[in-house]
Amino acid sequence: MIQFQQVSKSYPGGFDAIRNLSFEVPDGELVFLAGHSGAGKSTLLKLMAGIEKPSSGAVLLNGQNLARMSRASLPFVRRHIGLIFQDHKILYDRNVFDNVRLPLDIIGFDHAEGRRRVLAALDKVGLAGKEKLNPISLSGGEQQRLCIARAVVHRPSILLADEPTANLDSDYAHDILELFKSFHQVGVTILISAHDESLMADYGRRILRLKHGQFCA
Ligand SMILES: Nc1ncnc2c1ncn2[C@@H]1O[C@H](COP(=O)(O)OP(=O)(O)OP(=O)(O)O)[C@@H](O)[C@H]1O
Repeated sequence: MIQFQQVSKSYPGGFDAIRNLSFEVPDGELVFLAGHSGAGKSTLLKLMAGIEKPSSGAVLLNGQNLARMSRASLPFVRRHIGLIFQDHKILYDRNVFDNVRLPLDIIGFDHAEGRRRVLAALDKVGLAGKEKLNPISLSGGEQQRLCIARAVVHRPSILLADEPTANLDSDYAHDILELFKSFHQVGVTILISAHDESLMADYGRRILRLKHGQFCA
């Protein structure tokens, strides 16, 4: 369960990106986050992942207040979270396989089991057979799939995706959303942000709409 309790976030300079938000996302739910550019979608996802701290209020993961956690325990919490952010952070000096393997290396995963996981993740996102390629040779959509494989390779229970369909044509965007749906079907809690609400309409899921840092109808 993810809980926001009267959360506000001001960035230096006094700009309020998120204003007094309270909501809950139960385990296993798929939720969309809609809103104009600058509405606060990325900020909300960063607060959820513990990357940003609230200026006031509390963000709780399974009852634990992220802001109160020690620096040492935050990485353990993050292991339950898969992140797909707008700045891909793909490493172009490594091949596709090594990019996806990265989170497992950080955790210190067993080599053989790690290899199996990476190949399974690449297969899941439709990149089987491309593991030895340099990511630069992948299309934009394939690079997005690479990021998704990297986000799910450690089998997180929560997946946070910031505009994963940005810059993709609508057919490809639907393919990506279908991929998220398949993770949702195996019990992963998922939040997906997008400014194009028409993409979300077909999925019949809860849509949180942000406008200038607050929820709107
Ligand atoms: N690190 C930061 N420092 C200062 N201001 C920031 C920072 N990050 C975001 N902001 C500001 O907070 C507001 C919300 O930004 P945020 O990135 O959360 O919105 P968004 O809805 O994700 O927008 P977009 O769809 O364009 O990515 C914006 O006005 C932005 O300029």
